[in-house]
Amino acid sequence: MCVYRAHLSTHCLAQLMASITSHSNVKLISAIHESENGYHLSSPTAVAEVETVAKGDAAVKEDSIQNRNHIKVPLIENDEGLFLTWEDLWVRVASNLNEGEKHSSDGRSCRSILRGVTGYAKPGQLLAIMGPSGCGKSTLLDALAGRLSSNTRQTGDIRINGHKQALAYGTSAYVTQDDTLMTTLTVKEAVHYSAQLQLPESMSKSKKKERAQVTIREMGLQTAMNTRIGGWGAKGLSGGERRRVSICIELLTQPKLLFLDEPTSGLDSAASFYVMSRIANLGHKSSQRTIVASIHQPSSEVFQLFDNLCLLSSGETVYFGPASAANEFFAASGFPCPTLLHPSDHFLKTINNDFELDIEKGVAGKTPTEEAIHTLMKSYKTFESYHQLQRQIAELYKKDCEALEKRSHAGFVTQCFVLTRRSFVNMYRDRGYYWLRLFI
Ligand SMILES: Nc1ncnc2c1ncn2[C@@H]1O[C@H](COP(=O)(O)OP(=O)(O)OP(=O)(O)O)[C@@H](O)[C@H]1O
Repeated sequence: MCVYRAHLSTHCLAQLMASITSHSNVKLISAIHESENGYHLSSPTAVAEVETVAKGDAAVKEDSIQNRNHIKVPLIENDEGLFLTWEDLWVRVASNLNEGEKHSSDGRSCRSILRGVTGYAKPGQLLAIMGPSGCGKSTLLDALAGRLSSNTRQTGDIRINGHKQALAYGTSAYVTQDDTLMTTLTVKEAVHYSAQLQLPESMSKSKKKERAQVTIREMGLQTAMNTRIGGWGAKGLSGGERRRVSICIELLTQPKLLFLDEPTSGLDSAASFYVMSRIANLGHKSSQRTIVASIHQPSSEVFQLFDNLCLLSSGETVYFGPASAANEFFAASGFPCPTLLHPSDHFLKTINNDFELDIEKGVAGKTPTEEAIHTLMKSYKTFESYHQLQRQIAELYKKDCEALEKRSHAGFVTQCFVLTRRSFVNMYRDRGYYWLRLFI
């Protein structure tokens, strides 16, 4: 199976679609273009991806990149996926009085973690949320996933497919920063037990097993299937493999929307790239998943996997738009990336005000970070990506889709049975736990 990605004009796109209908073994998996009036115009900027399952289909792509004419194709091509938008999102937390705090309407002091952020995530795309530590990346993910803690207050508009609706069970998954896996189980067992718990009662055992195996393969874990996860005192999987098992378990329900909080934390650059490319693949494949991931410091290879980038500083948006245009934005705002410095490092260095004094000392005579952030935010309002964002949100609000269908999971009796069995396996294998208890 191959995936081709090409920049096409709209006419070429139409030709490509026509060619595809005559090839049963070729499938268009995405065709994306953002233009002024919501339609593809005659510019070579549409991006099409086709997936082929046999050889000799490159001709389809080659044939279709010839002419550049004019045709109308709706901006929102994929009705299957999940479009997530958020507008003027604020998250406040009650706290003791400190610098920058305000009193809320009920008289208690509060601190703003997110300050009016706006953005969107589309099917088949990977949105990366970046920013210095403590800027609100995890809070944004939590707010979007509806998992904010009880001491926070959220205002703003979050919409799914243009509607204000809660994320139904099975439509989204959240991979947390820490892996919470049973160290005594093998990869296969961990995924299989989770499949039995998460998938509906109506699904047959063999189908659940098949789903588990497909998901294991999807995350590239087939060679480690029979390896114990391992942990303290017993070496098992590598850090990257453990991350992939956590993601694999969350993918069992085939969610349309996937949130990942720091999927590469604690991994070296090679492992980070491997994990991120697997994640990016999940979106770009025919499944057309919407993926939102917060990430600390991506390598240049990882950065290239991002479709869109949301850059936060102290809870405010510094930049939201195509990851490929961020460098141009910084240069246009007066902060060009120095040669030999990776753009993502440059972005984070420019907007990190945690070490304001050091930065002022180190880069004497240059703009202080606070001022740089202010300049970037002001400049962003005049940048094309900002207008594109507004247009996208307006377009997505008009989207008329049915409410999300809630999926079911295993019934109470099945859950009890699976959990008891899993516990026995765990206790039996955990020598300290089992034998020590027996002795006591
Ligand atoms: N429930 C909460 N109660 C109090 N403060 C909170 C709460 N949630 C987040 N914060 C504060 O909000 C700020 C942003 O936190 P958040 O975890 O979103 O940052 P982050 O960008 O994900 O950081 P990191 O990259 O280090 O994980 C932090 O200063 C944190 O202490």
